[in-house]
Amino acid sequence: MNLVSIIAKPEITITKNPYLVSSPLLFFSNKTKSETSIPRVLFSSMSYNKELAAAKKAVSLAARLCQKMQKAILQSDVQSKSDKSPVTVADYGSQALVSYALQRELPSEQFSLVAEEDSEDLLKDGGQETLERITKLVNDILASDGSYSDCTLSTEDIVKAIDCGKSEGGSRGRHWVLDPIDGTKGFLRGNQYAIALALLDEGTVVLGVLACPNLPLTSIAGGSQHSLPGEVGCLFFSVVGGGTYMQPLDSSSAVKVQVNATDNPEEASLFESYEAAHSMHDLSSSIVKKLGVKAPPVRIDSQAKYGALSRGDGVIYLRFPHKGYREKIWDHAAGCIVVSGIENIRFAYMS
Ligand SMILES: Nc1ncnc2c1ncn2[C@@H]1O[C@H](COP(=O)(O)O)[C@@H](OP(=O)(O)O)[C@H]1O
Ligand SMILES: [Mg+2]
Ligand SMILES: [Mg+2]
Ligand SMILES: [Mg+2]
Repeated sequence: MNLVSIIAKPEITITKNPYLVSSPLLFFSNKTKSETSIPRVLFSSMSYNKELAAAKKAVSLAARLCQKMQKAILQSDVQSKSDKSPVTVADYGSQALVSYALQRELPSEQFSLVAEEDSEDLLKDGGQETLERITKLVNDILASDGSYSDCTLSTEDIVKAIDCGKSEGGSRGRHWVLDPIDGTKGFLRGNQYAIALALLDEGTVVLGVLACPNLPLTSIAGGSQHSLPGEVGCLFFSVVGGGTYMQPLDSSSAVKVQVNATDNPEEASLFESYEAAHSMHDLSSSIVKKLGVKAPPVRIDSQAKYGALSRGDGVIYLRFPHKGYREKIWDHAAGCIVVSGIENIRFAYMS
């Protein structure tokens, strides 16, 4: 068996509601009996050069904001959403920055963004102070970068930029898909998180950029997330048909990545969410048992798992949501193409 990586639900279909609708898939790096080829013939990577440059700039600015905030987060910067999940000033700031930067970088294109956050809670009584803090944070990042120095954003501009993310998407035309901080719980713990941005074209993910500010540049195989200062911060990107690359967040020298080529299931280490409630599933346990995996799992938050999988730090990523939970496209779109975009990778449906 030439097992390389397994991912549950990476096939993104955008519907009126931004949920994933697909059956689980297996990824194999080498030919297997049940392989199917990737339907990437319709799109050329050359068509997305300026979108890729804009996406990389937008997520890099957002990563800078998140790095600054992770060190200085206050209790008052964290709120609870209606589903009890956390949201912070950094989630809002990151979404505002990505939305604003994409529109500035691609002024002639029609802009549609499907993103996780909205301004509803910021506009309620008591939200003004938080909104002002986000506005200052975004302006500080833009000023220190020297980008778009022609304007300082107002609180209204920030609300507008965040709420551009209310697009319903759809299978026609182009839509950006953004998770401004994926793994907010990891972000708050000081652990892994990602800024995840993808582009859908006619319902297909054609481009993905994944900034992982705390991911070491070297392998985390064996579960080690520790590294010396200066060695963390990865930017993964992939354009359909063009392979997957990784570069340090603070440099532009990219290297092509390749998945782990092990064919020994005993060594096939598994990525798991740090949050046990997101990952522990009877089906995962029985697959791992049947494969005879002996390698210890690597437990990290967020789509950093897809980045680490794409460069071979581990071999398997299973994600079977518990009953009643519906996956959202922003939790997988960018990570999905970072793995599926790798050249010579093969797909196989799990039976
Ligand atoms: N019960 C659940 N099952 C699966 N995913 C869940 C979940 N509850 C929340 N999530 C999603 O899991 C994401 C984090 O992924 P991971 O578990 O890989 O770190 C969260 O993204 P946000 O942090 O952007 O809200 C959230 O959308
Ligand atoms: Mg969230
Ligand atoms: Mg998320
Ligand atoms: Mg998020």
